[in-house]
Amino acid sequence: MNLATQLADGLAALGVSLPDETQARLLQYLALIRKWNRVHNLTAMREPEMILIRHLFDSLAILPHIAGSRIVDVGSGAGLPGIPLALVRPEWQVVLLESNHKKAVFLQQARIELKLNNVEIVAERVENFRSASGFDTVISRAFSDLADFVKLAGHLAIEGGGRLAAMKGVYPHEELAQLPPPFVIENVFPVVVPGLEAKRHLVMIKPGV
Ligand SMILES: C[S@@+](CC[C@H](N)C(=O)[O-])C[C@H]1O[C@@H](n2cnc3c(N)ncnc32)[C@H](O)[C@@H]1O
Repeated sequence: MNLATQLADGLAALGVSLPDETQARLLQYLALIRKWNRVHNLTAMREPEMILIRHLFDSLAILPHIAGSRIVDVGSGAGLPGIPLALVRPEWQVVLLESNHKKAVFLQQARIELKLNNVEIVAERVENFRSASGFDTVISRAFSDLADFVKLAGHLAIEGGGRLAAMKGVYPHEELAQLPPPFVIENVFPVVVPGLEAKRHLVMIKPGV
């Protein structure tokens, strides 16, 4: 099965309906990751099918739980989950926050090549970043444990009256128990990623202030 068919099947399994043009841009993003990976070491994944499932589908599987329209992806790396989300939700404004210079350069290039007019790249550490309006959703994947996530990025949700959303693997019992006040767990959603057996969860955190 070719990659375009695998993408279409995965999107159907996720219940996400996208124009052909957007599907083509998702594949273009995948190709960009593979091209830049040779020099920038963006991901350990090399096989296109693995990037499709473990990065693109993994990012899009959380869509039903994410409230727009102002999103910040903390420690975005190669743009995950921020770029897939921005591609399929062009009406959202997505900030990709990444402190590593090389990765931020990749993100700028991806923004230009994919014509992501709804994306802004901020090459800064999250703890130093302030935004005038704050965010509806402050999201992270493979960034830190929950306690550090709220310590470093919690202000961005407080400022915007929003939520933090942490993408996790197995149900994170210990991390949940260590969440410091004033933050409270609002929900832990199990997430099913097409083609992936491994467990995934999305932890929604509310600033209790
Ligand atoms: C393990 S990577 C995960 C990247 C991406 N979210 C993913 O799921 O593939 C964590 C990223 O967070 C970035 N990072 C670490 N500390 C940061 C900070 N304080 N502020 C912003 N980015 C940070 C790193 O440079 C790295 O790219």
